[in-house]
This record gives sequence, C-alpha cells and structure tokens, in this order.
Amino acid sequence: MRFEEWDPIYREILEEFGFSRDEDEAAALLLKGLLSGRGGDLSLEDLDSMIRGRRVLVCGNGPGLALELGAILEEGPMARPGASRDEGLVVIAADGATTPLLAAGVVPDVIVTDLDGLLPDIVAASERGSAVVVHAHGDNVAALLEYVPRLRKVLATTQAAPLEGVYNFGGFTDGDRAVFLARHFGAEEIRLIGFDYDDPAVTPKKKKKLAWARRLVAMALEDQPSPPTSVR
Ligand SMILES: Nc1ncnc2c1ncn2[C@@H]1O[C@H](COP(=O)(O)OP(=O)(O)OP(=O)(O)O)[C@@H](O)[C@H]1O
Ligand SMILES: Nc1nc2c(c(=O)[nH]1)N=C(CO)CN2
Ligand SMILES: [Mg+2]
Repeated sequence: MRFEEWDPIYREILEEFGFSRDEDEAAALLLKGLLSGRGGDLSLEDLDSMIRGRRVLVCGNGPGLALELGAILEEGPMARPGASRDEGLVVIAADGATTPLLAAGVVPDVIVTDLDGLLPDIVAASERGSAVVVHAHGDNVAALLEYVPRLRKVLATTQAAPLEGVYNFGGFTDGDRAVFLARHFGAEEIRLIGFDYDDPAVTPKKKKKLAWARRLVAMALEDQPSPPTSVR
C-alpha cells in the first residue's frame, strides 16, 4: 500500500487512540539509527525471495492458535530454508504468536513484532534463524533500545511516513501488518490462524485494536489472486 493511501487510515488511528505522530516518527528515526552500520540484517530482496509465489501462513495470537496449528501440522510440512515453491508453508508469526509456535516445534520464518510479545522467545527464535520485522512506534522506544541489539536479521517498519531503510507496507496491529507484508511481497496464498477478533478475554484497548485488525486484514486480503483460506 502506498503511504498516501495509508495516511488517512493512520490519521483515524492516531485520533482514536490518542497516539502522537511526532513520537511515532521519532521512534522510526531511532530504529533507523539502531540498525545503521550493522551487518547481517534483512533486505527487501531477502523477504521477497522468502515470500513471492509461496503459500503463507500468518499466525495471530488468538486463543485458538495452538489447536488450529495442530490441524495444519497434520496436513503436511512447513517450509524449510531453501524449500522450493511447492514445499510447505512459509510461517509468519505476529509477535506473541511466536511463543505457541515454538512450543509446537515451529520456528517462524518471519516474526512481525512491535516488541511486546514474550521477548525471550522472540530473541530465541531470532537466534534460531527467524527474520524479525520490527515495528517502531511512540510507545515502544524502551523495548527498541533494549532488544534490537539482541536480534539478528532485522527489517524496520513504521506506521508513519517511511524513511530510508524504515518501511511502511500498511497496517497497525502485528497481525494485520503481517498480512500486508505477505501481500506486499507477492504471497501466492495467505492463510490465517489464531485470529479471533471477538475474543471476550481481552482488555477494552485490545478490543479496539482487534476491531482495527479485523478491518485492516479484510483490506489487505481484498482482491487476493486466490481466495484466502481462514481456518476460522
Ligand atoms: N484474540 C486475539 N488476541 C490477540 N491477538 C490476536 C487475537 N486475534 C487476532 N490477533 C492478532 O494477533 C496479533 C499478535 O498478538 P499479540 O497478543 O502479540 O498482539 P500485539 O499487537 O502485540 O498486542 P498489542 O496490540 O497490545 O500491542 C495481534 O496483533 C492481532 O492482530
Ligand atoms: N503509538 C503506538 N502505536 C502502536 C501501538 C501503540 O501502543 N502505540 N500498538 C500497536 C500494536 O498493537 C501498533 N502501533
Ligand atoms: Mg505486539
């Protein structure tokens, strides 16, 4: 999604949650600085070669994730590094979904995170090869400072205007940003598990975020080349 298309949606989000655009922009600059001069981080080309033409499984952190994952694991193999396009699913974990995935023996290919999932698990997955798409915003500056130096293969995102090396593929919550990312890089098919927008066991703020996730996932999946398969 082009930033001009995203910006009106972002304005609505800023208004509804009372977030500060200036603070989001400052966080994006900070993340850019934290990554500058490092070796071994993730390029757009790396993500493209992982995702383009592949079947992608985007995992949200809803309460059904472990069960739905069990059903998928019975179907066949997950992707292995260097797998051909017919081999298995590329797994993208939205932040906290990393924990149930690791518990089931699945190391995500990509983690999309604003660094408020279970961070020791995200660090462990990174050490085991997961690429980490780290989102900077005005409320995660302390986590960026503490954890970005501990992560490998990082790509930076922002919900504000993109900067050189800090991308905006569209989206707000980790789950919907993961779907926008999969669309941006040309996934052949996107399946969702662990998305329960009507989960009653959430705080009022999370409920509002899940309403945004519902709207944005629907937007990201519009006009998918092949129809989305949601396990729910
Ligand atoms: N019932 C659910 N509970 C939590 N996450 C859900 C649920 N259904 C879908 N998701 C998606 O899973 C993603 C990852 O979940 P996680 O609990 O790590 O959220 P988060 O975005 O880090 O939380 P927050 O919005 O508080 O920062 C969410 O961003 C959301 O898009
Ligand atoms: N400024 C700000 N931006 C966000 C926040 C947040 O709490 N503050 N949470 C997000 C994921 O839920 C995504 N973006
Ligand atoms: Mg998060």
